[in-house]
Amino acid sequence: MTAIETDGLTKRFGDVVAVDDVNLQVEEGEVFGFLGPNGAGKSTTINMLLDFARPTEGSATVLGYDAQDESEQIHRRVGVLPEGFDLYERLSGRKHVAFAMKTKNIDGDPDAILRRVGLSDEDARRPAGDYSKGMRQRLAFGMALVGDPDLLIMDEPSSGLDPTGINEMQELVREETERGTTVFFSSHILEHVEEICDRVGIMNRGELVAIGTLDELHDRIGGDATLELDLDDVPQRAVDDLPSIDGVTGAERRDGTVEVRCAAPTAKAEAINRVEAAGATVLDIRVEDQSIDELFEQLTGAGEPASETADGDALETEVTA
Ligand SMILES: Nc1ncnc2c1ncn2[C@@H]1O[C@H](COP(=O)(O)OP(=O)(O)OP(=O)(O)O)[C@@H](O)[C@H]1O
Repeated sequence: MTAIETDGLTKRFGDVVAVDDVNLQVEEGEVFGFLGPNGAGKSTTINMLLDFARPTEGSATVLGYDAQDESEQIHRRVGVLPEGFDLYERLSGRKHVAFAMKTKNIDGDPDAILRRVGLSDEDARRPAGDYSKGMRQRLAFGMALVGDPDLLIMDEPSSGLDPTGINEMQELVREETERGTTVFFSSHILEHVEEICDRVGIMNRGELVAIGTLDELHDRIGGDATLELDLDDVPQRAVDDLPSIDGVTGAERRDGTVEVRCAAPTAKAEAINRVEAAGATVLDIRVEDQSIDELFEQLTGAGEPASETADGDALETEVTA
């Protein structure tokens, strides 16, 4: 069974198309990273999955239940860690979890859940107002785990956490997935999800512009690599000649080094041959693959003004075809 499935899911707020015809499938047991820059439509999608917002068009199922007609069943089996969750400063961690249990009509030991997320019995007795940012996140995570959900939906769980907090959050997610829980979590920072995700979906301006494993996305986008050759001498004619090789998209000379941009892996060997044929001796070779951050920037046009859509549109067609 698919844990989450959307079919043409669309949400408009007046003229703003927050979510635009999104078709998404998340399999059971999967850790799925839902990525995109601010305003991409991630929270709105999540809100529609949980029936906190109604789609303008399209539909969604969660754990096989219709998101609109069977939201009660969904809420019983899904744990949610909302973006910017609120805690009651004066209530203890234990009371928070007890409250979540009561809401879900579940008996159990709040302390056991808090221990599961790394909060001691002593922490459990302290008011949440005294908690550090990481502890607050753990508490919210614990509340989401009440009732042993089959699916955890987390909206920007790593926002505001320091690197240690992010690692801890990733560890908690890993532990839950080992129990078989499906995890769907959003982030605008690729680095926060790439370590633990089986697959990612990338949203941009309301559209799902890419979906797959990070390796698949790399492959589909072509993943340029830069070949850096340290040479004893850099013959200009060799540099000028390199772009004529199939799969080489550019070459540049920097002191004793030539940088060759290769779109095809096979182009690298030919580039080395050509340089040597021009009389240079290759002293050292380095290859830098396109970083995953560059890939993300390419897919989302991160940092570009909202009006510049042309490049993004071209790429969307390419990667979602
Ligand atoms: N209730 C609303 N009324 C009007 N516009 C809205 C509403 N909710 C969201 N939007 C708009 O819809 C678009 C998508 O917003 P959304 O919050 O889903 O993005 P996001 O990817 O979750 O962003 P962030 O990472 O900043 O939380 C944005 O342009 C936002 O301004």
